[in-house]
Amino acid sequence: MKTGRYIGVMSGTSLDGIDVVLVAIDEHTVAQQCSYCHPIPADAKQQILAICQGQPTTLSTLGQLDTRLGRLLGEAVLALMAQAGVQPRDITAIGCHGQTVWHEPEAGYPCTMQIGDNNQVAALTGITTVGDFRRRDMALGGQGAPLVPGFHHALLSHPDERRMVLNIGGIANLSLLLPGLPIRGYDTGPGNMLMDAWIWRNKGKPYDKDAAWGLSGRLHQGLLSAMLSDGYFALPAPKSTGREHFNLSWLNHLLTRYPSTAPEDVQATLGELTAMTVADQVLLAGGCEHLLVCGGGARNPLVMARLSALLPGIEVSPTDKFGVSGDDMEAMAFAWLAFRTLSGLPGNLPSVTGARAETVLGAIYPV
Ligand SMILES: Nc1ncnc2c1ncn2[C@@H]1O[C@H](COP(=O)(O)OP(=O)(O)OP(=O)(O)O)[C@@H](O)[C@H]1O
Ligand SMILES: CC(=O)N[C@H]1[C@@H]2OC[C@@H](O2)[C@@H](O)[C@@H]1O[C@H](C)C(=O)O
Repeated sequence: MKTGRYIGVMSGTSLDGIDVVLVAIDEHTVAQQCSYCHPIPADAKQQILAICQGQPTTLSTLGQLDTRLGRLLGEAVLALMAQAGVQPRDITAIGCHGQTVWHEPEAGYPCTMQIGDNNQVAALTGITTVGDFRRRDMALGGQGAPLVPGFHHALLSHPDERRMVLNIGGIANLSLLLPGLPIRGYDTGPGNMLMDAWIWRNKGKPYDKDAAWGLSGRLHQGLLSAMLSDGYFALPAPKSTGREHFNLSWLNHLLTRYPSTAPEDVQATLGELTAMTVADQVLLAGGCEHLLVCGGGARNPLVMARLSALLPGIEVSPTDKFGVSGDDMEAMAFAWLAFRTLSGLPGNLPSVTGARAETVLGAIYPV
């Protein structure tokens, strides 16, 4: 097994920054040693958002953004290494997810696209880089996402307790770690993404810090019902989604039915949507003892309070309470996936993604 120190890099759907983490991996543990969040320049963020929402672009724009993000991801790794005081020779490999700009697992020719050229990352850092983690699973008929449930299982499962792990990023995804049953996991729908987009549109803020604005609004039951009627929520797993589906146009379209809704009420209703779509899935899967929450949404008091209220008898708590940093979870997962790739171990779970078989994931960019 290729045990050693790895760097994991994740730039998620929220586009709030590039998460980088240094971990030491051996056969049984993944120990976090240092973490860092690298800023994404505002113009790059706008370009990514435009592509993610299907706005017209050119191959030149996409190609240049791929190179620019590759350099940015490499710079993020170098910044973490400076902070941790480590050299390239200390690191076995980087696991770099890249930036998802398109995810269409149900297309005629299913596709998922992560940009941020890993050749740039390897060249800039002098460290072997593993990337392109999703497409081999898709080539075997899987969704290509989510990939973290295996990592959640490795770190947070319990032999006798029913546990579920919820990541509330731009999209929210739930991992079901139930004793005696195969691991399952899927995207429940929007996490923070619509709340972020709505406050950006109305107040020019990137997110609703501590849900201050959402908590000042009231739930709009009609709007919530309209949102909940979206077909995605009732789809059986395996399933995964993204900005291609849940975006500001989706929300604006529903709002045409309720044009006089106060903006803060829309925000409150979006928080409820995130909590309710998760809670429905937790209950549908038979409930659990612990719902462990990671991702930035674990800091949203509106969503967390509503989750607790909708799930009486279930302890809802941050993964930090169970020894794993909720902010670093995804970046750690990609370090772990790189370790599995270099060790020749499968990284996907057919019970999660629906792929025909387990497989080693990713492409290796050696130095
Ligand atoms: N104090 C806070 N109050 C409310 N929301 C918060 C707070 N801190 C972070 N968030 C939310 O968390 C988001 C960032 O979450 P995270 O970093 O998990 O996203 P991500 O990595 O893009 O996720 P993913 O890849 O899972 O979609 C922010 O955009 C914001 O909506
Ligand atoms: C296509 C894509 O990038 N999907 C992300 C996204 O962000 C959260 C959710 O949607 C999840 O399915 C996935 O990321 C995590 C890391 C995963 O693959 O498990």
